[in-house]
Amino acid sequence: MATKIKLVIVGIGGVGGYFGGLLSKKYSGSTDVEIIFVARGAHLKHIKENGLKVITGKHEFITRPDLATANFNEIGIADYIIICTKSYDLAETIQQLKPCVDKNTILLPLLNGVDATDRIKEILPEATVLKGCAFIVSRLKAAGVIENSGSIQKLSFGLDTPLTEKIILLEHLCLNAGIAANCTDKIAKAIWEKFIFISATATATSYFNSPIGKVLEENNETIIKLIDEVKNLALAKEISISSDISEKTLHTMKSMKYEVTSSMHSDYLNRKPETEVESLTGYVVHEGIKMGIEIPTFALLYKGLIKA
Ligand SMILES: NC(=O)C1=CN([C@@H]2O[C@H](COP(=O)(O)OP(=O)(O)OC[C@H]3O[C@@H](n4cnc5c(N)ncnc54)[C@H](OP(=O)(O)O)[C@@H]3O)[C@@H](O)[C@H]2O)C=CC1
Ligand SMILES: CC(C)(CO)C(=O)C(=O)O
Repeated sequence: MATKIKLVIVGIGGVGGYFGGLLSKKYSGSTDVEIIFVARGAHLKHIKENGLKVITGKHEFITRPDLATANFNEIGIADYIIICTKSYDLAETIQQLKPCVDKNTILLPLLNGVDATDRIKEILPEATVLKGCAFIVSRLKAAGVIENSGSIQKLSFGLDTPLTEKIILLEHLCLNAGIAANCTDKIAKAIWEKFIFISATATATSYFNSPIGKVLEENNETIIKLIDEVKNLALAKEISISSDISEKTLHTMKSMKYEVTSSMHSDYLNRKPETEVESLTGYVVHEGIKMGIEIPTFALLYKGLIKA
């Protein structure tokens, strides 16, 4: 590893802005870790001119990374790249990242869904690509401003094989920056348990065009069916999930503030040209059909969502 660790965060939105913001606050300007943000448009201009503001409840801070850029050729070979784009931007972003990756680079996708790692490996077969997921409710509020509104801000990442020292070092870097990070050699469980929660939540909030509290009030049965269907898919794939995952997932949903919604629903509300419906809803439908799992509720809501 080069003497100065190069840590790149790509996609400085709700997730990348919060975790990247903490990493930048801790390490930018230091002698041991260089922090690089990859952003674009008015958001990048604002970060370059004024820094990135991160708001959590009554607290806020402004941080300036060592480099903020839209130009991947300016970065050089990175030690770590944390990818925080939406799934529909992933393929193009990974192509752009090629000049920053060699066989020693570790990539950590924090996208919701269970297929990002395989999609990255198809484009970069030589790189070490971890699996990861974020537990946070955070949004890009305005150019240069990230606001996280939930009570949980944590990360899980790792592999399903033994971890190297360099992977464990990433956990230390996060922990030292005040990020509640957990690195494990049994990551499939965490990824799939998050997926059971988010695929049901994103699908239902988007389909019913309602925040989580209202969906639970008015469409509780649909939520229970969605959770069961994606849970059965996980079991068919022989993922070792908790035996009480349905109850745990419902409990997590009920513990969220009434007005919270999924970032996929936010994309529908903001009339974004694309959403994560393929990775969060379509994935369950297509894999369910492939594996002979009954997924009638996902299939019905997916049909409605792709027409929307
Ligand atoms: N927000 C949340 O609370 C949570 C989100 N997630 C998941 O995390 C992932 C990220 O979500 P979120 O942070 O909400 O997304 P955002 O849309 O807030 O942020 C993504 C950012 O990435 C930028 N981006 C995309 N491609 C590139 C590129 N090639 N170069 C530079 N910038 C790029 C986008 O820019 P532009 O706007 O210009 O397109 C945008 O600013 C998603 O998979 C989501 O489902 C997981 C847990 C919680
Ligand atoms: C937890 C939740 C619903 C918070 O925003 C999320 O993961 C998402 O929006 O994708």
